[in-house]
Amino acid sequence: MERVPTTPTAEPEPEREEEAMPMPNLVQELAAAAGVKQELPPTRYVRWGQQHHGGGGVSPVVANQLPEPIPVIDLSRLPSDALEAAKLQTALQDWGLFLVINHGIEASLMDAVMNASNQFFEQPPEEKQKYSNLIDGKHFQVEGYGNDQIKTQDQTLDWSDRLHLIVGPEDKRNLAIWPKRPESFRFALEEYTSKSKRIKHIILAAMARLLDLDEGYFLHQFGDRAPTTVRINHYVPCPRPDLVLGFKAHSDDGVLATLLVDNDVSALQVLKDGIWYNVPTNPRSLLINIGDFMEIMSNGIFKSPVHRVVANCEKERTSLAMFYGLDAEKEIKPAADLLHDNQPARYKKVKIRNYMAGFYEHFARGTRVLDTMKI
Ligand SMILES: O=C(O)CCC(=O)C(=O)O
Ligand SMILES: [Fe+2]
Repeated sequence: MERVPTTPTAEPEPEREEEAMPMPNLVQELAAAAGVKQELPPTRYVRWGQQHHGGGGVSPVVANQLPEPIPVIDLSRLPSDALEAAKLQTALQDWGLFLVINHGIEASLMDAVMNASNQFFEQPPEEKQKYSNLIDGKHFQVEGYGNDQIKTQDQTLDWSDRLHLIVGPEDKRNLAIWPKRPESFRFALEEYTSKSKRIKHIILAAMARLLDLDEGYFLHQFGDRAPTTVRINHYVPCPRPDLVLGFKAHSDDGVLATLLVDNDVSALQVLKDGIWYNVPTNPRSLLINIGDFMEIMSNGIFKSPVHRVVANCEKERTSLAMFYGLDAEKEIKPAADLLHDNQPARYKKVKIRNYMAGFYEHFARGTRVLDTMKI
C-alpha cells in the first residue's frame, strides 16, 4: 500500500514522445489541446513509480471500500444529544472526517455555489486568466486561478485546476480576483460563506465539550481577524488516471475544513493505517475535515486525516473546500488542560506564520509540515 510521504522509485519511465509545445500550467487547457490524445500525460503530472491502481486507464476510483460507512452526524441534534456527540467522537478518533446532515444550508444554495463554480471553469481560458494566480504571468500568489506553485523542477503537479479566494474577514476579500462571470458567483459564494460559519461554530463547540474543555475554547482561538479561505478544485478527465493524482496526498492546514463535493463523482480517498479508502459521495451532505491546527491543539486526540483525490478518464468533478484558519501572528500549542504527567505535549508550540511557510514547502514535495512539529 502507498504511504505518505511518497517518494518516486527508480522504476524506469515508459517510452513517450516529448511534448511539441510549451506546457501550459492549466490542466483544462492541456486536456483540451490535441496533444492530450497521446497516451501519456505530460511528464510533470506523472507520478512515476507511484502507480496507485492497476494501469492501462482503468479507473482508479475502485480502491478499498470503507470497512464501515463514514459517520453521518445530524448537526441539528449535536448540541443536545449525547448519542450524536458520541458518534462525533468516534468519527474524529477513527477517521478525522465525517459527513454532516441537517446543516442548515439549503440545497438550492449548495447547487447555486456549485453551478456558479462549474460555470466559471467552463469559460474560455482568456476569461479565467483574468484571475490568474501568476502576477505578470510569473510571480505566484496563493490567491487566484491556476495550479500549484512550482517550487522545484522535479515537482509533480496535480491533474486539476483551482480557484483560491480569501472570503473572510470581509475586508480582506480581494474582489478584483473574484470572478465577475458568472454573475451569480459572488452572491452565491458570499451566502454560502455566511451560512457555513454556523456549522463551524456548532462543530467546534461540540469538539471542545468532548475534550472537557470550555465550550468556547476552540472558537476563542479565532478572534476577528482569522482568515477563512475557499479553494474550488476542478478535476479534468485524464486519459491515464492511474498515472496522475487530481490532488496529491495531504492533510489540510487550518482548524477545520468543510467540503462541498460533486453529487455523483466519487474520487476522494482517505488514508488510515497505511490503506487508502474511497470516500463515497453523499448528496446534500457536507464533508468535514479536521485540519492540522486542531490536531496540535487537541494534542493529537483528534487527527488531521491525510487524503487525496484520484483522477478518472470520463467525468469532470468540482469540489469547494472552505478552510477556517488562524491569524498569522497567533501561536498554537496543545491545550494546557489536556496535558498531564502521563500525557505530555506531543506537539511543539508553533506560530501560524511559520507553520504556513513550512506548509507550502512541504505541500509542494508531498510531505507534511505537521510531522516536523511533533515532539
Ligand atoms: O476535492 C476533494 O474532494 C478534496 C479537496 C481537498 O482536499 C482540498 O481542497 O484540500
Ligand atoms: Fe484537503
